[in-house]
Amino acid sequence: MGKKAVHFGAGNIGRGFVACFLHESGYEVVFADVVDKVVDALNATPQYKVKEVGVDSKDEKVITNYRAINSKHNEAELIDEISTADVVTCSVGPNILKFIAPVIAKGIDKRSSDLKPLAVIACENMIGATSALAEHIKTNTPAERLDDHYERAAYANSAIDRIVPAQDPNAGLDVTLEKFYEWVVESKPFDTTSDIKTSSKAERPSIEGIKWTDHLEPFIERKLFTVNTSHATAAYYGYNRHKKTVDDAMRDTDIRAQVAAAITETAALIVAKHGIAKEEQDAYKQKIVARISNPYLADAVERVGRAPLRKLGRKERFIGPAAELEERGLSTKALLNAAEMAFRFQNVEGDDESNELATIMKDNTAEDVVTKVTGLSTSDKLYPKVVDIVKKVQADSQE
Ligand SMILES: NC(=O)c1ccc[n+]([C@@H]2O[C@H](COP(=O)([O-])OP(=O)(O)OC[C@H]3O[C@@H](n4cnc5c(N)ncnc54)[C@H](O)[C@@H]3O)[C@@H](O)[C@H]2O)c1
Ligand SMILES: O=P(O)(O)OC[C@@H](O)[C@@H](O)[C@H](O)[C@H](O)CO
Repeated sequence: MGKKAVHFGAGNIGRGFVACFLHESGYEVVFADVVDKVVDALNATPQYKVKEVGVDSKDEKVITNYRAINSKHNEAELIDEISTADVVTCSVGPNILKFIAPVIAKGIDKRSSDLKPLAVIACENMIGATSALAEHIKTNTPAERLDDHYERAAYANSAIDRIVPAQDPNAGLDVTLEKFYEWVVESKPFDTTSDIKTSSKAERPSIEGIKWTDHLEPFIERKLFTVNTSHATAAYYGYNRHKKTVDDAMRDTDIRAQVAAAITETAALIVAKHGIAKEEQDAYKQKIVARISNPYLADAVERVGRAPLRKLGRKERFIGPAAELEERGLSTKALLNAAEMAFRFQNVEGDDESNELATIMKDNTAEDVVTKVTGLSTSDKLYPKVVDIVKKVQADSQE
């Protein structure tokens, strides 16, 4: 039998990156999504294109050998697919992991003991996304089936990096994205000699393009605190200064300088914490600045700034590095300025969290806003500085 992967979330990164790599590695891909329009289009269209637009070159790939299931309406069918799949991946957004967990739990529980454990890899911008998904899956698994659950599933965290902008509504299933990519996955969950409880049948899924590591933290923190910090800084400044796209924002010399300052601060943490050489981090920073300035992507500031409550979270791209830098006595000024821009991303059309942020800002004291939104507590050195920012934004909204 051929190899099969079930991928949750047939959106930008799902169709454009994860499914593309699975397809090129010989997997049949079964998409699971909740939007009928996408599910129906995938089932009615035997192929779609992935169009790479680099700063200096273009390329095109054709994706075939897939099907799609609406996970809201066809749970039984999806459970069967998961019970016989080799891999489950997802790119649904961090807040959706809890909703996809029950069906995955049932699919895993139904697997035959002859099969290798299902490889589960969440592809989200979140530290420990697969571990979070695994917790939700285990909560949805009968208690008496937990002891040997590791015989049926192996969970590997990952860091996934490729800019896939919002797509032209007339593009159908085709996806335009940048040429650069990086997909780093933990190897220990598939290594029978590692310190993780692993089935003797466990094997790394053979997916071309994955970089395997036994120590993911430096990769995910470097990615989130450089790519996503710079991207979000450009987007939030851009939004507040009426720029349409991130590349447009990056052509503004002041915004460009703010982005450079923010990732100079995070670089200090990455170098100190992960022992990455300063020269290597400098080269990485330069590459990221070029990537987010790519004019062919036309990445809307609203997409990159989406979900400000998530992005202002404790482990996220601004507060995460700033809290650690502050504890180390290092500069956090540019990160806090960028966070201020994020607090100003309110009532943006189509973005529920931006409406919720506006309400929270209106109905609470600055201290309560900081606790609710960022998860910082009064014992964090960064806390009073974020309170000052929130007070400033609140005062401006009352004028
Ligand atoms: N776009 C990028 O550049 C990029 C790059 C790296 C990582 N990511 C991460 O990938 C994830 C998805 O981002 P995206 O840009 O592809 O978003 P997207 O909105 O294009 O895709 C998300 C998809 O998930 C589907 N979905 C929502 N709820 C679902 C559910 N309960 N079950 C199944 N499907 C469901 C949506 O219908 C949509 O098709 C996010 O965590 C994001 O941070 C995105
Ligand atoms: O996906 P988010 O909302 O966490 O962040 C928006 C963008 O910064 C993000 O999607 C990037 O394009 C991506 O992380 C690049 O690898």
